[in-house]
Amino acid sequence: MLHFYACFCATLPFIGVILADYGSSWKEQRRFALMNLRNFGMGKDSMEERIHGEIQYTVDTLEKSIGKSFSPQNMFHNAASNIICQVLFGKRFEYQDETMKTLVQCFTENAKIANGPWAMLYDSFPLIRSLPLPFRQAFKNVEPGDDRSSFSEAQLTMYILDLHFAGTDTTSNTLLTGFLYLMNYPQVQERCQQEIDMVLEGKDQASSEDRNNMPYVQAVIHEIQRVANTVPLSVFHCTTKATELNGYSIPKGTLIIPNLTSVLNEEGQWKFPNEFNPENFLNDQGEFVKPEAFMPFSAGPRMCLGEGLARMELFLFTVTLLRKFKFIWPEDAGEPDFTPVYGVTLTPKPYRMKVQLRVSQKIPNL
Ligand code: HEM
Repeated sequence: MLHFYACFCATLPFIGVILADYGSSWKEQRRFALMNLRNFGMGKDSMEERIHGEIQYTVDTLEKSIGKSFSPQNMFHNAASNIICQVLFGKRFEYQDETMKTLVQCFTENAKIANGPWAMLYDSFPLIRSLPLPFRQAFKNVEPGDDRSSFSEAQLTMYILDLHFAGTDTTSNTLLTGFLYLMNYPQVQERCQQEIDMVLEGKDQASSEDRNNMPYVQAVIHEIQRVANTVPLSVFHCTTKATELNGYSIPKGTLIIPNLTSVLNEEGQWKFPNEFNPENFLNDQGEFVKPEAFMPFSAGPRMCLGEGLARMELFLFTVTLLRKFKFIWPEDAGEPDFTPVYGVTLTPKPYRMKVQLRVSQKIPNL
């Protein structure tokens, strides 16, 4: 079966990193990205400072919304986009910047088109592929230039788009899912806040190292990632040689679709596979444990290149915002709907939130 994804690859051979074929060009580009992301601060204190800088804009947005019911969608997309922009371009963009608005809209649009019903029709009926139907928009959103060598202007452009997309839609949708659950499980929210208050007492701000002293918060963030299931079918790959698996022969070049949804909900791997329950990541002593089946970033040589950055963002955003605000499901919002909108990334259905300043916080300068 030739899938829409594969057609994406066929249109953009060797371009970027996410959809690049496994081979020397991908290896070269992955090494290049990791080296540069490290040089520009991924995994270092300077990255924490950039993340905290961006969180301050989120805090300002929330402070202006105190007591009102508002939609947090753009707020989290913009924040995640700006963090990766600071690595890629050395600057952040105002949330009203037109280029940024267009880019983020293209990302969210493509994340839905690429696994949506039009992509399935594209896969099933080759005759319709050249027709001006909605799937054409996805190709238009990522049109490359002409130069296609491993290090070229077109490659660099696509690379930046890949990192920007991969670093925006994933983290923001995880945060959106997280706050949807935290509002609807107030006892979980409060227990996080107690732990945060205790561990950060007298400190200006959280740092990644505080994770080690916050087993409950760690468990909650991991449980959020498990239920958010942000990249349900990971990224499609091909077998590079003929392979045997559980008695099945898989020829070289077969399209492989990893099913992360299955592993994140697998009966027998989780204490509570079908409910939101941080106990999935706590042992009897209340210590944080990470089961093997936790793989929202996938596994193997192609696993997420931004895991370290994503984990830092999820921790610092969750802790800083929960320390300062109480998140409330608005009275007139009706029953929460946890069913996600399907795409390459899962997105919670649009929802509204309310915030209150917390009174019990002991934060010197925030
Ligand atoms: C919660 C946030 C995130 C999740 C759940 C996530 C998940 C994933 C998954 C499942 C893959 C596919 C791995 C595979 O093909 O086996 C992937 C690939 C990738 N991710 Fe992430 N990701 C996140 C954040 C980020 C961030 C912040 C960046 C930015 C630096 C990033 C950059 C990438 C890149 C470049 C790839 C392609 C790697 C390759 O093919 O070699 N991701 N991610």
